[in-house]
Amino acid sequence: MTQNVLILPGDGIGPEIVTEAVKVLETAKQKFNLNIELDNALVGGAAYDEFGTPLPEVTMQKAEKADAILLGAVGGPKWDELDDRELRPEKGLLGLRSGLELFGNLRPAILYPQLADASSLKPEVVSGLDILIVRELTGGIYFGQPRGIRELENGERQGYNTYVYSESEIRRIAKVAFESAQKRGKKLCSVDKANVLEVTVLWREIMNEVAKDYPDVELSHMYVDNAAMQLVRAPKQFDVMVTGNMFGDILSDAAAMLTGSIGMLPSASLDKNNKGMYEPCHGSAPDIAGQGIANPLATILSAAMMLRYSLNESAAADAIEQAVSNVLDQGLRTADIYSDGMKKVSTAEMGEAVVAALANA
Ligand SMILES: NC(=O)c1ccc[n+]([C@@H]2O[C@H](COP(=O)([O-])OP(=O)(O)OC[C@H]3O[C@@H](n4cnc5c(N)ncnc54)[C@H](O)[C@@H]3O)[C@@H](O)[C@H]2O)c1
Ligand SMILES: CC(C)[C@H](C(=O)O)[C@@H](O)C(=O)O
Ligand SMILES: [Mg+2]
Repeated sequence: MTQNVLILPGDGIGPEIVTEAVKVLETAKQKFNLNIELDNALVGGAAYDEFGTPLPEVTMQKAEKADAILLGAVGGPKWDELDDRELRPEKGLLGLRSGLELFGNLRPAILYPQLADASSLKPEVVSGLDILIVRELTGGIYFGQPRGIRELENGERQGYNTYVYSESEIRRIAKVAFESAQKRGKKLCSVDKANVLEVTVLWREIMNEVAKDYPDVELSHMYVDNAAMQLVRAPKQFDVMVTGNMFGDILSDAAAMLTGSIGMLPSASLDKNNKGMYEPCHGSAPDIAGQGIANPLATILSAAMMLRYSLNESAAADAIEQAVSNVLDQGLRTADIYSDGMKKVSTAEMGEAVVAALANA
């Protein structure tokens, strides 16, 4: 049966990095005889410019029908001044996540040994690093109601958001995290702010309750401020971390730098049936867009995750990850992961090198 993959390039460096990931997917398709069909649609600022909305109906319909989605990135200064916040590019991304109920966000931070020099930390602190951040993606303060900016009686304005999680929302992300930990090092650290926020007191309570169903997984709890510090001090103490939407957003960008660059961190956003959207953790990088220097590897690795989690093509996924390792062995580096003695390459050169390594594997 043909599996349909929707490609959403988005904005900024999005189209540049997605072009390379699509080349890699097309190569995998031929090499592994995959029965996949690729389609395209607009999201984010590109969709706003064309349709006046960051998530047009036609994109949502295609996304609903697709077996998996590969997205570049959305947003940029061009749209930051839009008065109606609902029309901003980021709303297109959030609309896809919540509309498709992609609550389980997996963000693996793995240090390729070849990039030990590029990591922000000393080699002995990061060598062998392999962490999985499980981020709740469709709830928490990102989606809680009420929200907005209101006028107070004294005439000044007040901005407000609401941080809420229901028991069922916590339970379902807990299950994703415990099951992930079972398949890995069997250690799960739940990150919260239960010393201050009631919503995370409940989070901690439910984590403890769900833990009873996974006696082989060792559960610990950590406050988010300490977790940020520990990620930078001694990241290898972690195996799987689970946390809410906003803390996960922040901690995953911090974890990215341990792997050498935000351009190395892929992600999967899954619903309860493992249908998913795959995207690099980074944004549209307006500061380097159009220069052909962005690192496409996080997007290429996201395509590998897509083959593994949603399309059941793990041999092709393994081969893409091996091809990425091979190009790093060859000394090829985009500017963000460059170090002395390596060969600096463009976005397209990096993509083509992965294609060649995959084709010759
Ligand atoms: N998933 C997404 O679509 C997503 C994620 C984060 C931010 N954004 C949006 O992107 C825009 C820019 O946000 P930002 O600047 O805070 O974050 P960003 O991740 O776009 O960029 C942060 C820094 O990392 C660098 N960088 C990011 N990706 C890179 C890559 N592949 N290769 C090399 N360097 C890379 C950028 O050049 C920049 O210096 C905003 O509109 C934001 O809302 C979108
Ligand atoms: C662009 C933005 C809405 C998004 C988020 O905050 O989730 C991004 O930072 C991410 O990490 O995917
Ligand atoms: Mg982010």
